[in-house]
Amino acid sequence: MRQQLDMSSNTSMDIFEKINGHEQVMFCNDPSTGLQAIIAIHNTSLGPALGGTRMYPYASLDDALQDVLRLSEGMTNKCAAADIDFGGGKAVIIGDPKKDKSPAMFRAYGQFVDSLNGRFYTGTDMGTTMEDFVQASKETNFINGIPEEFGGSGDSSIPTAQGVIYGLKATNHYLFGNDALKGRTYAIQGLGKVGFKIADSLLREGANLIVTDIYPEVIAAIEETAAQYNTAVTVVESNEIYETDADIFVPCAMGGILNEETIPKLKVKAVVGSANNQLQAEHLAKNLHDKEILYAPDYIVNAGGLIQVADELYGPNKNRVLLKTKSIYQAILEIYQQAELDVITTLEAANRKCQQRLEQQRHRNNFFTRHRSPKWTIKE
Ligand SMILES: NC(=O)C1=CN([C@@H]2O[C@H](COP(=O)(O)OP(=O)(O)OC[C@H]3O[C@@H](n4cnc5c(N)ncnc54)[C@H](O)[C@@H]3O)[C@@H](O)[C@H]2O)C=CC1
Ligand SMILES: O=C(O)CCC(=O)C(=O)O
Repeated sequence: MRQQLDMSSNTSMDIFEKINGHEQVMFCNDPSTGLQAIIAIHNTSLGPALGGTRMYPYASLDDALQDVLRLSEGMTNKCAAADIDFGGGKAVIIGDPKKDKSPAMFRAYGQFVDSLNGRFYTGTDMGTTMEDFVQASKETNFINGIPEEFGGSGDSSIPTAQGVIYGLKATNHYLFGNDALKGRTYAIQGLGKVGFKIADSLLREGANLIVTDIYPEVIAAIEETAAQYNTAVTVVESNEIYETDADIFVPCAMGGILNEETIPKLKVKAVVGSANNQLQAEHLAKNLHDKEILYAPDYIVNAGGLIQVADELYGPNKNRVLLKTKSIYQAILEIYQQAELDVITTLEAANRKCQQRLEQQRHRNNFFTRHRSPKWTIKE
């Protein structure tokens, strides 16, 4: 008879409580390169797990674990809502992307990804770049979003930013009766791979921008870009971005930025951004709703990158990616309309949409075992 696991120690109890709802969590440790990473596979009902890898200087292991668990769960919803046959997964590398990275670290990481044998596909996220994954792809095929010259589909932050622009147009349509980006004011938090591209598109369209980032060099770069369009941006400190007099808040950095402290400060009419897990907790969608702030569910509006990397695994096709990314406009509008009709939050409307798809296929995906037979034939 199987021995019962001793759960008397708090640590083991905690860990299984924490990862409850996830299929698998893998801790990766490579002291020779300093790699400490966590890969979380939330749900593979729809297909192998797919999701980027974030590098961030987490204050504690708990913070890193919490982030990766929420991010991977978000990917399950994102795939389900976008009708993509992949599951939810994500990874985090603990460290400062400006100081702690090395090619060797990403090669070591690639080996860990490879050991999952296709259960998890990954590429860039916050703090990681295509170059990092060129290194990782020397060790594994389960990498996406590397440059086209190496056979990848290229920078996934391009379709992510395009998708957010479609989301912004849909939001303007719903709120103001037309799509025009011009003349409205957008407060952008984070000018990285996605945020900078959104800012550039908005400036090109004649929008007004209030921006913040923690790195002075990206602030200088956006000021230079604005000057090229004969305009200027307003720069504010990190914590001032919540109280600006903008029409729409566009979070493009960390998650959890919509919380009990920040929501009361918001003066905007809508929140539409690329950041994953913008709400610190799901119930906060109601706080936004009560303040009549329209919230574009993050996993709907930021699905452009996922659309591109998932497409790559079927053989990349830029037109197909563009068409599907465009459909974010309609998806967002329908969610706003459904929420209004049913008097629920926009997050509830989005969650219902993915639950319906997941419930149709509530079993573990057999993608990995389909073509294999056991090595040993054991007679009963
Ligand atoms: N790269 C992609 O295609 C996708 C990204 N996302 C999400 O979008 C967000 C941004 O991703 P990337 O642009 O790839 O990351 P990135 O690392 O390229 O850029 C993030 C930027 O945010 C800034 N930042 C960090 N903390 C900040 C703070 N407190 N205040 C102001 N700025 C701050 C950083 O300095 C950096 O410039 C993340 O939440 C990511 O998970 C979602 C879908 C796809
Ligand atoms: O954008 C990517 O490269 C993959 C998808 C992803 O990780 C995300 O949507 O957060």
